Amino acid sequence: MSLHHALPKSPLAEVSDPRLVRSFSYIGGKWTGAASNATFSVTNPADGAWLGDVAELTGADSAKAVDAAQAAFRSWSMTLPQERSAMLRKWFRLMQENREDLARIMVLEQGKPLSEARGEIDYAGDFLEYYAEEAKRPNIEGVTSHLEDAEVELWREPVGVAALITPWNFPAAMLTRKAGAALAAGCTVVCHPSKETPFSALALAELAERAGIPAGVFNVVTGQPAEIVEPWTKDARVRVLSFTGSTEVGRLLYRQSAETVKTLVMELGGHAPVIVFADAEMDNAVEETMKAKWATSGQDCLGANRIYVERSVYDDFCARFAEATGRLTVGHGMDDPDIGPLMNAAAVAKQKAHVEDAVAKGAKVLCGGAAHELGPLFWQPTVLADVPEDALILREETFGPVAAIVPFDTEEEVVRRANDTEYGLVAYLHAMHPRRIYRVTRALEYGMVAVNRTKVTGAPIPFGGYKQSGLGREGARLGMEAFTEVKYVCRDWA
Ligand SMILES: NC(=O)c1ccc[n+]([C@@H]2O[C@H](COP(=O)([O-])OP(=O)(O)OC[C@H]3O[C@@H](n4cnc5c(N)ncnc54)[C@H](O)[C@@H]3O)[C@@H](O)[C@H]2O)c1
Repeated sequence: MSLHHALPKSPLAEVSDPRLVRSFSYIGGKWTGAASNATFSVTNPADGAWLGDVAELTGADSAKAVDAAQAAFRSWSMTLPQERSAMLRKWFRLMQENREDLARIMVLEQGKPLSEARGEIDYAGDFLEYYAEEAKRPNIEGVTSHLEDAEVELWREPVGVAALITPWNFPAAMLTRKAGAALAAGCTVVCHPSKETPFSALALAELAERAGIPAGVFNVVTGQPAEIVEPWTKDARVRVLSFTGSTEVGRLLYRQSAETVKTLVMELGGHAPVIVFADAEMDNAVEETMKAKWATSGQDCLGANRIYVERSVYDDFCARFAEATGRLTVGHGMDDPDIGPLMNAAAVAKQKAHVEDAVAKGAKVLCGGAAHELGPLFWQPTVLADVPEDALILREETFGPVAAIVPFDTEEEVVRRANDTEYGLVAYLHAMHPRRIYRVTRALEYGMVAVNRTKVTGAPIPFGGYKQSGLGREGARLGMEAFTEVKYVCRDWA
């Protein structure tokens, strides 16, 4: 049953293909409600409008999803690589064909500007297209060695059922990045999308079904995260758990998974530094830092949280950055502004706390600095300068539209300050001198370093962090490793 027929008053009913709007979980190829009939409501963060009620499944239901994925595993893992590839490619094409509907569903539940949502659908589709190609590559690496008379081959085999847990800030791309790699490797999956943004994941399940992905191979379970995910962490049949979200929840899942010794992939928090040296090309540094700060309204694990600028160009950078920020438009995602609403009240409270704390400790507000009149989940794009080292915003992820700018004097000092965090996902560096770029890039304890640019992600590029930003890598061929076991086969021809 689609939400469209059941609840025609939702703004979601306006998408051109109402069958994409699903309110039930997808388990074993069936749209499934909770045994208790429980549901939870999803609302638009821009205006609080009710979007729909979605099935709230329990722990018992989530075990059924693993049953379905386990039952489908043998057959899926033995499917010819070309067939898996064709289904992933069809899923990708269906995403392209339904791009506008998928983007609009995302804007309504997540709040991001329409053009960013369209960009995310393209980015999400890229992973399916990329892994459709990877699925075709042989999983036997020929003779890798000899042991006496035997030839030794390396086989990569799918590990079994994988649990995929995704956040609300990129509700389509985080799912396809994981699912594309897992399905290409021959695993079956159980997915849990964030309660804030289940409709995007359910629309992808509808398209997976249309792409011919067999029942039980791709399952989506909606509901309370702790109730659904904890049983998966304890279930020995779940061989991989791939999580994107906060470091706090990542630590919890790490502990819960210890008993069943499963493979963990964790994409956790970030606290990205931007470092602008005086020799940087200033127009480019400002323009790229604008992108690094304001995309997804600042709710991005790659978002620039700390902007360190060499003192001789500090005033110039601050003036230009604040001026450009002052021109940003704020509004409802469907009106395609630069900045949309935040996801929830806790996110707004964090912006307020970080701004008040920094100001109390001596920071200057160059623009914004308060809630936005548009509604309870809007915050003005804010630029703080002269932010002192002990301010909360320099210590923890802000995850919203507040930028902190800090002057520095030496290369050694700025590298020390940039690395002085538990996180290590991405760092942005703006400089021209090649030796300096080399030295600083080497010294930065980050999984990704962007030099004189912002974009570091894409399907063929490994994504992931150092330290407590995570474990393992997603994207690229490397992103399939967690979903495969290595088996050495010694064949005696004698
Ligand atoms: N490194 C990356 O690739 C990346 C990408 C996007 C977001 N993030 C991080 O995600 C965070 C923001 O997302 P969020 O607020 O949705 O994070 P979150 O940790 O609260 O939630 C992420 C997912 O975990 C689930 N979850 C929440 N509590 C759980 C529990 N007790 N047991 C099991 N599952 C649980 C949620 O339902 C959601 O699906 C930020 O810290 C951000 O940096 C990281």
